Amino acid sequence: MTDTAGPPLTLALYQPDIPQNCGTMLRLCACLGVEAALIAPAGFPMSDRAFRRAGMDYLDHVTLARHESFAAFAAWREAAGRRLVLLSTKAAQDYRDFRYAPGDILLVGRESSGVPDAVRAVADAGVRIPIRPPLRSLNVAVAAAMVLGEALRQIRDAAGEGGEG
Ligand SMILES: C[S@@+](CC[C@H](N)C(=O)[O-])C[C@H]1O[C@@H](n2cnc3c(N)ncnc32)[C@H](O)[C@@H]1O
Repeated sequence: MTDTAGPPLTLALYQPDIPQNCGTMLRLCACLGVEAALIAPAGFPMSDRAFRRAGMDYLDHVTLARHESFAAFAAWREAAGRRLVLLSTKAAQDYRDFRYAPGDILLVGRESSGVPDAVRAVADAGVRIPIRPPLRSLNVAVAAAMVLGEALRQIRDAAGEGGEG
């Protein structure tokens, strides 16, 4: 369930390192009606069983796809014809200036090293949340929440679903 028309957004996690961040983002997806994609390898076991053992009680409420490699993920998204929007501290475009659309896939990098250049090269767009120098980056789950919030707001406004009530 989302409050936007059209296919849902997807939040894709590139080789996540830290299980707590992954859990936070899966919970975010569950609550916002956004699909999740996990791109292996991760720094922790990604099975349903492992998530449940770690107390991830939102698992039943999130649509979750696991991809064994970035190549597998790239093939899946190409077949689906969906745009890939990379969240990156190195992107030129301010995340508030990008026009998001239903079905977009928002990709976050791994906590330790972001994404390699080969992944950056196949993204359709890159967006950056401006932060104060000399600080380097936000927590990945915080960055995901900010950009998802903006994307959902834009899509809702474009569908004319805003207003009071
Ligand atoms: C902790 S950061 C990675 C830092 C890593 N050293 C790097 O150079 O990319 C993890 C992920 O969070 C997201 N992120 C963090 N801060 C961001 C920002 N200011 N703008 C856009 N994405 C951000 C990106 O997807 C990034 O790959």
